Amino acid sequence: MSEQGKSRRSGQPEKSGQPGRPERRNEQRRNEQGRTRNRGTSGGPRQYSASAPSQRRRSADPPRLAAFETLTAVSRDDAYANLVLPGRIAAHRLDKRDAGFATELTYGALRGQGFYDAVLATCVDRPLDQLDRPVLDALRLGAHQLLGMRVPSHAALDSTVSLVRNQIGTGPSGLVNAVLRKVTAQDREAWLDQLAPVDEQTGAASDAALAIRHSHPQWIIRALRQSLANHGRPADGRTAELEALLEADNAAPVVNLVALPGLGDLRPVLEAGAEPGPLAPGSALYRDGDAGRLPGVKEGTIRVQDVGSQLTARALAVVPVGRTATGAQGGSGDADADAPERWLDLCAGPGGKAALLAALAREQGATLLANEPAEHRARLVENALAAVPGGARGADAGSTWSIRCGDGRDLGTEQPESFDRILVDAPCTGLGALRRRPESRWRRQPSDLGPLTELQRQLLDSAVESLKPGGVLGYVTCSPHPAETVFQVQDVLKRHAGLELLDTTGYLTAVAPALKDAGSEPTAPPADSGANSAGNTSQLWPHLHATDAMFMALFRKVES
Ligand SMILES: C[S@@+](CC[C@H](N)C(=O)[O-])C[C@H]1O[C@@H](n2cnc3c(N)ncnc32)[C@H](O)[C@@H]1O
Repeated sequence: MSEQGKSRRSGQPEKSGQPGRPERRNEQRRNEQGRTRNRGTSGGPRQYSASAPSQRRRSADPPRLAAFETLTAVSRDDAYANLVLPGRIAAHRLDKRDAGFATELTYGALRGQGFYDAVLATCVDRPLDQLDRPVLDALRLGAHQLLGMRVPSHAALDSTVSLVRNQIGTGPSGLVNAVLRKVTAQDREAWLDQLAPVDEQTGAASDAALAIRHSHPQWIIRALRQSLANHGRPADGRTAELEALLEADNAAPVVNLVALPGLGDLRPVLEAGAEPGPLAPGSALYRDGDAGRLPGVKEGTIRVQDVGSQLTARALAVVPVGRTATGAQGGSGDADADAPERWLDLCAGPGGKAALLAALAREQGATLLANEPAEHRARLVENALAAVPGGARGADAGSTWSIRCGDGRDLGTEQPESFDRILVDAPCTGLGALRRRPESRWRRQPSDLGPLTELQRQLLDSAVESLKPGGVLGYVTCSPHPAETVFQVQDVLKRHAGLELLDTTGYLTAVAPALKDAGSEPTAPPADSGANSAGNTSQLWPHLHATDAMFMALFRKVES
């Protein structure tokens, strides 16, 4: 945020830059508004008194109101912050700077909830779950401004109390004022030392302390630690690496863009301030605000998509299929050798990978069926694919793309041995995309794993049935959880003897040579580990690759 933005938001006087009278006129006006109490005669920085901050501003400040409305939608309606916030920013007509402030406030308060709740719990005279939800939401916003942003304390207090007074009522504003004053008693580091101490000798922290320090539920910390360990990350650096991963989950991700191959043009996007993406071909990084305004984004030929996702779709498209690849009989190597390849995206909604696959299929003379069971998500897939010519939702199988709205578990029996390439981008816990979905770490529960892994298993079985001999299957999750990744791979190989695990990292590096650079390789269980049959899988990480923690395993069906 600019200095100017800070001073406007904090109520600090803006420097007029004018000598003499105009400065005094401004001061006079501020005095009339009662805003310059306790200002020293020296002309130094203005100090607010500790009393009655709610008197100072009666209306809620629009960026903070947008953040508050988003947090209440998340806690009251189980909404997703990334879907609600843009609408609130538009409704309050926030300019770029205020939109940035609202975004940091919303996402930071949600991500940091574990730490902020631990602080608030020591400052409130009752369990936090006995507070009205909107009051707790406002306290979290106040705590984030005080402990996680460089908003001056008086401005954070004043504006949060005004917001509560304006949106909830005068009574709660008193409570919020009292609690946030207690929060200001210490800075962030002092709170962390009090609530989440580390061993002074070793620097090690318990899981409980890590959970507060890095604001993650403990079960997720344990799962991430196990995943790093399974991937043979150096034992002595494991805690440091775990902390680097937890920190990466808390950093705002840079917007990743992809130009649909053969359709999108990155040049105007680069001219508008984006940088070429270092990992994926045809990709860019955009750090400068609303990517929706960039050329090509509205038309859908330039799309916002995590680089890890881009790479999985591209890797699936380059694996050789058919008899030439395996010597297998049937499939695209036989009678229909000249027929266009048929590709299937079994779990396509909302359509990110499907759009890239459809563009690649169009270039390679193949066709894509995008499947999604939820009608509203099937409509999102249709919107995502609209930029790729030659397809339609109800088009026949010979069109570049078509959409099926149905359960992917039925396709194996409905269309056996029908597809040359299948992507199973399975429903998962999403533990690899915590930086993008700030509320999800608090919503997910360990009990979600059972039903999700069973669904993943059934979808994989269906995909294997639908795959032609010689065909290629890509299994992808945006989770590094062992139960959703390497254990699924081991299980599917046990259930389907005709399936062969391919060198996934080899295909990923074929489309992204920078992954070969030292320190940039995707991770995998080492050959001598208990998970060795998953040794040819690939895991990307936010702290190593600046991508979501995407997992990929590529298989070929060598026989039915
Ligand atoms: C991880 S998301 C896929 C993301 C998508 N591939 C993309 O890149 O935008 C998983 C999708 O699987 C869908 N799904 C859930 N149950 C399914 C089922 N039984 N068959 C097929 N898809 C299913 C969900 O609705 C969700 O849209």
